[in-house]
Amino acid sequence: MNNQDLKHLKEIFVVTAAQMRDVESRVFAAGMPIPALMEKVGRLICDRLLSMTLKGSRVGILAGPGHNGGDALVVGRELHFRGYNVWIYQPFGQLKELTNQHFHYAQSLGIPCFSQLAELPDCDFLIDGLFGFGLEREITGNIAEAINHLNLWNKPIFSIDLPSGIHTDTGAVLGTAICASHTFCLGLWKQGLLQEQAIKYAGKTELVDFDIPLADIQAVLGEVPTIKRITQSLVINTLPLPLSPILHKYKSGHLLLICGSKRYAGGAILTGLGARGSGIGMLSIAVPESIKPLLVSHLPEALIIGCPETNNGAISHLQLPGETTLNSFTVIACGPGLTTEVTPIVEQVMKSEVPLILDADALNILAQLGTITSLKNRHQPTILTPHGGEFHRLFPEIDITNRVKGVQTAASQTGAIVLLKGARTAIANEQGVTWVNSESTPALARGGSGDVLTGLMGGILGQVVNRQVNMEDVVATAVWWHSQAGILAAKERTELGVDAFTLTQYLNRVLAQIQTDEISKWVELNIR
Ligand SMILES: NC(=O)C1=CN([C@@H]2O[C@H](COP(=O)(O)OP(=O)(O)OC[C@H]3O[C@@H](n4cnc5c(N)ncnc54)[C@H](O)[C@@H]3O)[C@@H](O)[C@H]2O)[C@@H](O)CC1
Ligand SMILES: [K+]
Repeated sequence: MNNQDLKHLKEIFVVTAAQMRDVESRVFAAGMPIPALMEKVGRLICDRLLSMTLKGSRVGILAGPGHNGGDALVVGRELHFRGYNVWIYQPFGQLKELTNQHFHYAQSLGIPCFSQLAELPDCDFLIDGLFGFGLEREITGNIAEAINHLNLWNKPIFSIDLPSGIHTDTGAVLGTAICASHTFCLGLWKQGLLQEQAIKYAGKTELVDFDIPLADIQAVLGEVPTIKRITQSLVINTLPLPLSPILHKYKSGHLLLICGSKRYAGGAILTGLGARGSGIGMLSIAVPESIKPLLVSHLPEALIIGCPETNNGAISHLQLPGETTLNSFTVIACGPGLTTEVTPIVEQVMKSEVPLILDADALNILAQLGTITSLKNRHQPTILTPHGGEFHRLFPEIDITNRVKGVQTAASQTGAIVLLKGARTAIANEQGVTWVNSESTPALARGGSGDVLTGLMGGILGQVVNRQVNMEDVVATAVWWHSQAGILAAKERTELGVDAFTLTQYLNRVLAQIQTDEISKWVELNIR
């Protein structure tokens, strides 16, 4: 594996504090000296800082008692030698030996050190090395006060490994926490940084790779890790590209969307446009008869199936054309805009023998039915895509403070692939294999964005279902594609300019943006 591929692979792994300790112990046991690693890490961070456009030359180093503090002191020393005015705030009576050595050396160089925050001069930016993955209890007393005070300074704070105060695994705030503008996560992604509660503390996050051997990572996390961060390199082989040169439209999947009502016609349009963005070969959309003309005008390429409707304009029962049955389709996605009147339809699709995505109102109906564990009887995969509220209705007993654990429990109870939407969408399968999406944008927190995701996911699934792919990878691919479209749209139009319709117009642009070398890689891997 070349260096670039290895770097990509490392972006996928996610560790807890205990796992990181195990990985490090292996590296140290193999002979890497601890001081040498600290030096290396400190210099990597320093180089990264110098490559950024930093405003001002006055730097405050916040040094804690452990090796996180040691890392910060190395960074401070290096910035001092590069002409920055460095000041150190170090309020602890006792330091770990190595950290203590760096502290004394910094003092010997004449770098001013302070134990009281009030003495620390005004700085242009701060380096936070108070606590890393060794934080084990609530921060209290003068340290907590100092952190709260520093957060009010409104200066850029660069946190090393984690914002001090954030729990490495759960992302919870232990007492109080540094509000970083940027976090340099060291070596491997810490699980806490992928939890929603940490988002507002971590700022912009990036991984600083310090060359941990893959063998040591895999010895602790397994060859295929249980928790994966969704990255471009993880999803690239699941995208429906390249198309086979001898493709026939019926070989490219036939997706059935069951969605919409007189009241929520827009939901059906957006789901259809999301599916269109996936490039699906054949698209059928079952809607109430009265909104059929509307759907035809927006999606002329789709086969719109007008169904009999209730007095309120919801589908009363499915009326598929001719000999067609639910099992004639490659995939079914059901839910957006249906209203909660359509219980028999949800019961009917659950009996189908094809992969099934249940979203929105289909989930609410499933919650009302109280038969969620019956999903285990399905012979084909089921994908549930709730947001927080829908998840709570479906699984009232499952706590989602730790969202990773929450989806894992839900998936194991139902046998379904469960996708919990949010700023850090998490996906798990029955075996507990979990994906977390760490690149997204608040621009997607907008009505209709979920409908687009459902259509897109159905469309991808329809095209790749006959390939040797894991269903869960397809779900992760849809989430990645959807959020990248949101990011791209927000970049060009601001976060306020990403309405759900606009989002659908950016789906294809995400693919077009992927580098040419990636496309040639697909060709190599996917020629069928
Ligand atoms: N050995 C090395 O050179 C490397 C060090 N790294 C750095 O080392 C860090 C982990 O180092 P440590 O294990 O020393 O842990 P930390 O530096 O995160 O902090 C642990 C220290 O803080 C104390 N502490 C914990 N909770 C406290 C609380 N609430 N209030 C007051 N004191 C508290 C502990 O007693 C201990 O002394 C990583 O986060 C990273 O920054 C690695 O990432 C890279 C390799
Ligand atoms: K830190």
